Amino acid sequence: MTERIVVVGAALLDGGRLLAARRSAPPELAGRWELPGGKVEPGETPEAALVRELREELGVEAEAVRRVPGEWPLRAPYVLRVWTARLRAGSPEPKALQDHDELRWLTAGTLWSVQWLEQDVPAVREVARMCDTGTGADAGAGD
Ligand SMILES: Nc1nc2c([nH]c(=O)n2[C@H]2C[C@H](O)[C@@H](COP(=O)(O)OP(=O)(O)OP(=O)(O)O)O2)c(=O)[nH]1
Repeated sequence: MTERIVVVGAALLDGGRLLAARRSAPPELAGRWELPGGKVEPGETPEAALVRELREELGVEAEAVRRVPGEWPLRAPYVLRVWTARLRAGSPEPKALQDHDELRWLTAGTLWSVQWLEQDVPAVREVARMCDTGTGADAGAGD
């Protein structure tokens, strides 16, 4: 039986822009862009993992907003699941503290200007689709 380990990716949205992060390691992934995040630890919810990973990697206080439908295979046994997320009031701005060497806020017009990891492309496409239909993270105002 193969056990799947979930990697949570954060589609961090702010003012209609999506944060992309360029990996600095390992060598086979370095230079390619991804959604920040990481492995969900045993006993941890994906939403809690997202908050923890964004704190470690970017130094921000964030919250998961909504699951992006779908699940994308990574190198076994990992699978990628994505949540939209937003910065909490008063959070510091994201900084590339760990695992990344550059961050970029992308708009609808620049979404495909970075070289996403191939396995992230369908996930990013789904995020874009959700945002287009107004069901992305920015739709959560007032809760
Ligand atoms: N965070 C993240 N990882 C991704 C994405 N796409 C993708 O293939 N991966 C891969 C890269 C890694 O092999 C794995 C996640 O590892 P990671 O290094 O980000 O996670 P982590 O912080 O928990 O890792 P670790 O150092 O504790 O082992 O999933 C993505 O969009 N976001």
